[in-house]
Amino acid sequence: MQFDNLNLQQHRPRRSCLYVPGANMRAMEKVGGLTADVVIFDLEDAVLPNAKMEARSNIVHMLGQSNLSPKEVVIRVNDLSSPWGAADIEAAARTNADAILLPKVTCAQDIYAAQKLLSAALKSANSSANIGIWAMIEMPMALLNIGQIAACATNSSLYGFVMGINDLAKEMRALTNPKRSAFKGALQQSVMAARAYGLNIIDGVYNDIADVDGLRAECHQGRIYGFDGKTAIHPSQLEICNDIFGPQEDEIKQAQAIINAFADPENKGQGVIKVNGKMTELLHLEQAKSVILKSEIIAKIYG
Ligand SMILES: CC(C)(COP(=O)(O)OP(=O)(O)OC[C@H]1O[C@@H](n2cnc3c(N)ncnc32)[C@H](O)[C@@H]1OP(=O)(O)O)[C@@H](O)C(=O)NCCC(=O)NCCSC(=O)C[C@H](O)C(=O)O
Ligand SMILES: [Mg+2]
Repeated sequence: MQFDNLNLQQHRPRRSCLYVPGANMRAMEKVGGLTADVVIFDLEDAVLPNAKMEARSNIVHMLGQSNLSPKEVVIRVNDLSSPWGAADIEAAARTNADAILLPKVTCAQDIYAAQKLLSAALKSANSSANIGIWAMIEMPMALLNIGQIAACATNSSLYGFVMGINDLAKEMRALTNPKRSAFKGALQQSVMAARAYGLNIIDGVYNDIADVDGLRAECHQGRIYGFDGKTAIHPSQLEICNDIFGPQEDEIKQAQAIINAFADPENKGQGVIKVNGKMTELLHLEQAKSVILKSEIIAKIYG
C-alpha cells in the first residue's frame, strides 16, 4: 500500500505520549532512546514555579541540539492566566516542536488566544514552522464547552485533545477507581467531540507506575473508547501503550481478509458480504484499509 506525507500525518502513530519534566535534565537526555511515539516536554504541573524559566530554556536548548525524529515533539506550556504561559509559547515558537499542549482549557477563546500568541511569535521569529495546538481536557468547564472547543479545529491549528484525569478528578471532587466510573461520560464526550471535528485524542495518565496490570486494563478501556493512544509518565509504561494501541495481530488478519474478499472477482458489485462469518460492508473495508496502513506506517517508521 502507498503512503505519502499526508497519510503519515493522518495515521501518525500516537500510541504512547511520554511526559518529560523540563526541569529534569537526566530524563530529558534519555528520550531519544525511548520508544515513545510522542514526547511531551512539560513546563506545567511537573515543574515548580521557581524552576519554570530554567525548564523553558532547557527545552529550547535541547530541541536546538537534537533531532528527535520520528518522534512527534510537543511542549506543554503553562496556561495563559499564569505568569509563564505567554513566554512559554514565545519560546516554543523558536523550536522545532510539532505542537504546543495548552493546559486548563475551558472554552474556545483559550485556543484562539494561544493561536494569536503563537502566530505572532512565529512571525516575529521569522519562522515558517507549522506548530500546531493540542488542548488538555481536564476542567469541568471544558466538558461543558467541548463541542465549541473541538470546533476550533476548523479555524485554528488545533489538532489534538489530551485527557487530564488528575485535574478532572480534583475539580470534580471525584474518586478514581479501576473502572474510572466517574469519568466515563467525560471520556466518551471528549472522543465524540474530537472525532466530530477530525481531531486526534489521547487518553490520560496512569499514576501507579508499578501496577502494570492496571495500566494494561486502562489501556484496553481507552482503546475500546476510541482513543489513539495514552499519555505516560514513566519509560516502563511505553511498551504496554505501544502494544495495546497498535494494530493487533487478529485485527490485521481480519483487515487483510476483508481487503482480499472485496478484491475477489466473485464479490464484484457486492455491497455486503460475509468475511470469516461476519457481516462486512464497504465501511468495514475503509476501516480495514486504515488498520493496514497504520501497521505499515509503524513498520516503516520503526522497522
Ligand atoms: C514519577 C517520576 C518522578 C519517577 O522518577 P524516578 O524516581 O527517577 O523513576 P525511576 O528511578 O524509576 O526512573 C528510572 C529511569 O527512567 C528515567 N525516567 C523516569 N521518568 C522518566 C520520564 N518521564 N521521561 C524520561 N525518563 C524518565 C529516570 O531518569 C531513570 O533514569 P536513570 O537514572 O538513567 O536510570 C518520573 O517518572 C517523572 O517525573 N515522570 C513524569 C511526571 C510528569 O511529567 N508529570 C506531569 C504530567 S502528568 C499530568 O500532569 C497529567 C494531567 O495534566 C492530569 O491532570 O492528569
Ligand atoms: Mg493536569
